[in-house]
Amino acid sequence: MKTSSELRLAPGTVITGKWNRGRYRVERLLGEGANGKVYLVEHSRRLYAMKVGGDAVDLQSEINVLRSLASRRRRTEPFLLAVDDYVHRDGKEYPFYIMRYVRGSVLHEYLQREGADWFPLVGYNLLGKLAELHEAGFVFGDLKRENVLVGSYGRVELVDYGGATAIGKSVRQFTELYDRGYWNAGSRTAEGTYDLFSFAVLCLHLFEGRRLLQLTKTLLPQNRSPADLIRLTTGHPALKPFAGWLARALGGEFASAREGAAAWQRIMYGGGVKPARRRRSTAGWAAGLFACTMIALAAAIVWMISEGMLPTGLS
Ligand SMILES: Nc1ncnc2c1ncn2[C@@H]1O[C@H](COP(=O)(O)OP(=O)(O)OP(=O)(O)O)[C@@H](O)[C@H]1O
Repeated sequence: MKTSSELRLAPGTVITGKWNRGRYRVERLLGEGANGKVYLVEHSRRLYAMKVGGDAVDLQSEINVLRSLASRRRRTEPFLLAVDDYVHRDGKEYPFYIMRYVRGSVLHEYLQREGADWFPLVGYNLLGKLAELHEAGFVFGDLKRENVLVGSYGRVELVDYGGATAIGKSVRQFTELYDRGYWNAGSRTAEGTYDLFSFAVLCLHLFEGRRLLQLTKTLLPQNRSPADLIRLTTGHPALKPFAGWLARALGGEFASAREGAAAWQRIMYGGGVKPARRRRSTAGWAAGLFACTMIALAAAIVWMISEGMLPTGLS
């Protein structure tokens, strides 16, 4: 097997799986990272995402996690759809897998576009995803803004299971800023509280990014502590209602992500949190205004005709 970094698939390229003979037409590159490249592909007139692995072992461990999740989510459309190898015309082989294409934006872009009102619901949905993963026996490990895609109405999907680790083992892959070891807040053992800590840092990164990054520059490694993070939880109006929740997550106080999600939901419905509303575009407003004007005009014409103020014909 070769690494995918050498492989560039141009739009229009057709990939045929060596084992299952599935044919996938490359539309475009969706993204790339340390573990491989992700392409948008078309198969049987539907769109999917194809990850071509950088390293067969890393890709296999992602596949194992996705398979284990698929066996639990029998009632929903599976995320992992096919696993195969691609043989390039020069004879090199590249492992790949096909997953559901998530039409969405990375978390911070979604909130910038749709507004911070969506944060409580998106946060709740993300906690649900983490709880589901933990209940399947894994922690996500590398939770960060880029690995959370948000689709319509705040639906959340985690992508990049390269850091997912069986509970009890040492977290395989993480990003320093989100790592509780970096903040002297606990070990790198894969347990639910590890992801909840990263989730809390993710919330801070969304709304207090500048102050958070400032801390990483000014504090000496031995002086970093969760208390510094807790101080950031009360500054921004979007975070304020959740300040107590965030402090508990940073302190490792939730027994599970499910418990954390339930506590988050109580805050959402306990008042003080604005419900999410879809932003209407300018075009939407203009169309609405135009329709109202037309209805008013039509009503006026009908009234004038009925009052004999307008001729009804040429007879
Ligand atoms: N199922 C999907 N649907 C839509 N876009 C996706 C999907 N999976 C991945 N992407 C896009 O591709 C990007 C790279 O994917 P991914 O994070 O899995 O690669 P990686 O090599 O593991 O990255 P990293 O270096 O962060 O570990 C993602 O940030 C996302 O924008």
